[in-house]
Amino acid sequence: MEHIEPVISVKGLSFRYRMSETVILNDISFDIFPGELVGIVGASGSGKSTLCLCLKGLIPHAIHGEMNGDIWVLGQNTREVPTEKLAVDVGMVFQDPESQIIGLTVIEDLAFGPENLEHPPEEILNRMLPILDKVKLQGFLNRETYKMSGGQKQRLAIANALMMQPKVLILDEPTSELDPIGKEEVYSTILELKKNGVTVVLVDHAIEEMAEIADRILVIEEGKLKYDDTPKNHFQSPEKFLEKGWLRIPQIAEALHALKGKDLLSEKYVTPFEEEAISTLSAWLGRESNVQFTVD
Ligand SMILES: Nc1ncnc2c1ncn2[C@@H]1O[C@H](COP(=O)(O)OP(=O)(O)OP(=O)(O)O)[C@@H](O)[C@H]1O
Repeated sequence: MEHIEPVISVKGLSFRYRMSETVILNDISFDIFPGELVGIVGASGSGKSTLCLCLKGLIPHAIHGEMNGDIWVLGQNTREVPTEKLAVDVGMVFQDPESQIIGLTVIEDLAFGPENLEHPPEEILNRMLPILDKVKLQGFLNRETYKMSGGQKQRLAIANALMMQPKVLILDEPTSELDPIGKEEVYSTILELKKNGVTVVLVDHAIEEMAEIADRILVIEEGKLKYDDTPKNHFQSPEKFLEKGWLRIPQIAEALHALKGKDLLSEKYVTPFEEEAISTLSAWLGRESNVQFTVD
């Protein structure tokens, strides 16, 4: 079988911020493979953003503390490679898009990074237009950034990261401030990136949307990696999530779980996702005659 090298390899990662007694990340290990879209969920304060800062190499270079274990990104050990060098391959969108927007207009904002690397203006513009398309901000080139909505700013922050043509994109709660439509727009942008081969790490609380597009979801609890599985496997036995107040599972999986608990569905029809789940539910509602279900 062909051996595929991971794009990101985290081995025994632990971290404590300087001036703090608390260990925030505790012996975390996982691999992410080329083109994967990996979601990360966890309660507030469980260490998700800290993990992102480690993957981006800002920890330990710009943010100090005690880091144990190692992270390799595209074969480079983050301890050894300068942040600027890693930044060429690894883009990050931080939780608060405001903090990343530096240009007065969209064009200024998007040109900033490549101009610093002395790319010619025509090349910058050629790169910018398809990216604006991708994040659905066509026609926004001269828009003043302070006049943009929360969703537009979040998509601009993604566009900004894409200007550097990263192989890996880390998104830390990119839909935190958004209404359902804004959320959907950002998620369709993320899916598009995956289709273009970008490896994506996505931290979010929007588990329902995440489950639709992620290849795997990692669950962090108090700095430990508690679960690492496909959305389908996670929600096939959702008990472990239901007992946690902080995590809502997709409604469809929750509904099926409830029906299963009441013995209204036979085991073989309980497949938690999308079409299968919807067809099982519609069968239960009597809208499809060819599927049977168990009732006492
Ligand atoms: N610079 C810092 N110095 C000391 N402690 C910090 C620092 N930054 C974060 N922490 C602490 O580390 C813990 C984990 O924070 P982190 O932001 O990584 O969690 P999170 O899972 O991303 O939370 P949220 O979902 O609320 O964004 C928190 O207790 C936080 O207070």
